Amino acid sequence: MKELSTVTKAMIHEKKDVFLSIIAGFITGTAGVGLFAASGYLISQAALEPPLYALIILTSTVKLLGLVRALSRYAERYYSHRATFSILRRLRVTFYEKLEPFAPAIFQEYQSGDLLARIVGDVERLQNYFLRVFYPPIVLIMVFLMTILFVMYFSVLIAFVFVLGFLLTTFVIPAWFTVRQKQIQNNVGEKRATLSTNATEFLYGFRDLKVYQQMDGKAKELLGASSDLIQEQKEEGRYLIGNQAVNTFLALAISVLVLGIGAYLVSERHMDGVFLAMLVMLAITVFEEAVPMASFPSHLRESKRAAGRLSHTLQSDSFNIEQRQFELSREKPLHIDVNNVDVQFQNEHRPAIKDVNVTIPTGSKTAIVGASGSGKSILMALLLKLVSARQGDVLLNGRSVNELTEESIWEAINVVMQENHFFYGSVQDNLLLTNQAHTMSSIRSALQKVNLDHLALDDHIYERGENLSDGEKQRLAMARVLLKDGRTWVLDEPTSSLDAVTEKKIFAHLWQQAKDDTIILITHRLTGLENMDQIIVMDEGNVIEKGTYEQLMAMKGHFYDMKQLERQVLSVL
Ligand SMILES: Nc1ncnc2c1ncn2[C@@H]1O[C@H](COP(=O)(O)OP(=O)(O)OP(=O)(O)O)[C@@H](O)[C@H]1O
Repeated sequence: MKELSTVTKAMIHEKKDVFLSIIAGFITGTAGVGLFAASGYLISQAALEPPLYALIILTSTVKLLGLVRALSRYAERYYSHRATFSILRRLRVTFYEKLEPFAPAIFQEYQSGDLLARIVGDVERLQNYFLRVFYPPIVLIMVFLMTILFVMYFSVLIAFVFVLGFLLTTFVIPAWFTVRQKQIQNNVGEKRATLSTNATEFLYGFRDLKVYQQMDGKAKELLGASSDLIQEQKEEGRYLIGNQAVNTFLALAISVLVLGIGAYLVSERHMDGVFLAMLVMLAITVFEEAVPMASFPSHLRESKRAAGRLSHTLQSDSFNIEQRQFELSREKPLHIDVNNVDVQFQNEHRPAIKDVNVTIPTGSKTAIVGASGSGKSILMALLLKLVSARQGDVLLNGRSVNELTEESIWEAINVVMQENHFFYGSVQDNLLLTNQAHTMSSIRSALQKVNLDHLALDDHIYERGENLSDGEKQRLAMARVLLKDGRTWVLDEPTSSLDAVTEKKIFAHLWQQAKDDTIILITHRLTGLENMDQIIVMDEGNVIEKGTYEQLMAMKGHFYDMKQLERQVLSVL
């Protein structure tokens, strides 16, 4: 049950409402049973023509019990739902606060649709823990105990039948159905995850699917996943209803048995016949209370699985919050060591990068080159803690990234990624994402440095920068990073869509602003690398060459071949 510890803790915070729900539930159950028992007794007594005052007392008791039952049912629903919503709110906040700092690394492990479905669905599913798993059995046991004690006063044998019926309807039958339901619930979980992944892909890829006229195929896949889920849910529902039907049937059978035994006891003069109808009504009502127990095991299992999945997301070693206690200073350019690092993505059979060893000294200028897919961006993502190493370690200023808070890393490093996000808003809003403390003139000067001086600061940028060309997006991203005050620069092909003249101008500003800073530049172009302190050449996830431009050219290895090839291509053009 340790997976349920978080939800149990959240429940303890709501102990007042939990307590009130149990008390109100007990009063409802007892009043309901009492109401029907009193009705049975009233009918029998009425046949014996008792004094009028006795009938008035009995009918008043029945009415009073009906009223108490209605009021306490309302109170039970009110307190139990208030407790549930407060528990869910607490869970959402707790879960979000724990998860939020690790969001990029988590996306390495889970597809976003799957993760979203997990968080939303699993937290929702936990509402059943309190409403259907925790307090109803407590109420049920209390009501049954009360009823059995009451029945014992009239007949121990009938009380024994009640105990037997209680054990069967509450434990034995639900347990039998649980075993059969287990596989179906696994299937439902799988189908739900498939559907949410398909739905996310469909939504994100909507435009491309339209352009490539693949909508119909994808829509069919999505509908297929949806009907698979519906099918499994139907099957799950069938088992649940089956269990409830068996429980209801058993409750009726027990009532008939009580009637039979009662009739025998009355005929043998061991019991007064006036109580017979009351005992039968008692049996019918109290076993009605046990019908919802049919869904208890499946709700318990589902709650455990949901809580387990939620805590699993947080417990992965790479998200170990305890270790992250150190802050990285952004005053000083970083010294970076990558030691024997392997990165392998989930469900991939080969590592994306393997046994990588790289040292990037403070204030040095490093270029990372290599064919597409050779692992350059993964290396950069490692430094930024956007992916985590399966093996080996990355040290920033001598401290493992695992011990550093993500915020301090992201603050210390000025990053331009291959694809940069722009938000709906003005040019100024998008530039000030990095640091709000810039003057208008420094923002304009950043725009000038990247040849975007034709943009006004209040010009509109559409969602995801849709009204900008690829080159403009790259230049805006460069302007944004030029406004950051980190002393380490990680630039992943920041000028790949730009013409050579603009590229040269931007780099001239960059080298001037960052002359003492650590710079890592990922690039496909091999021109302008002569002044780099080191060039790292990657191929198929390995670092295959390292050195200055002269050293690599003298080596006549992979870099030399790439350079020759580039020269040939340029001469043809
Ligand atoms: N999220 C991911 N899941 C699985 N594999 C991935 C993921 N991201 C990258 N890879 C794999 O890792 C390898 C290296 O990718 P990376 O993006 O580092 O290449 P790159 O050298 O930057 O390429 P490019 O120059 O085209 O940007 C590739 O084989 C890629 O398929």
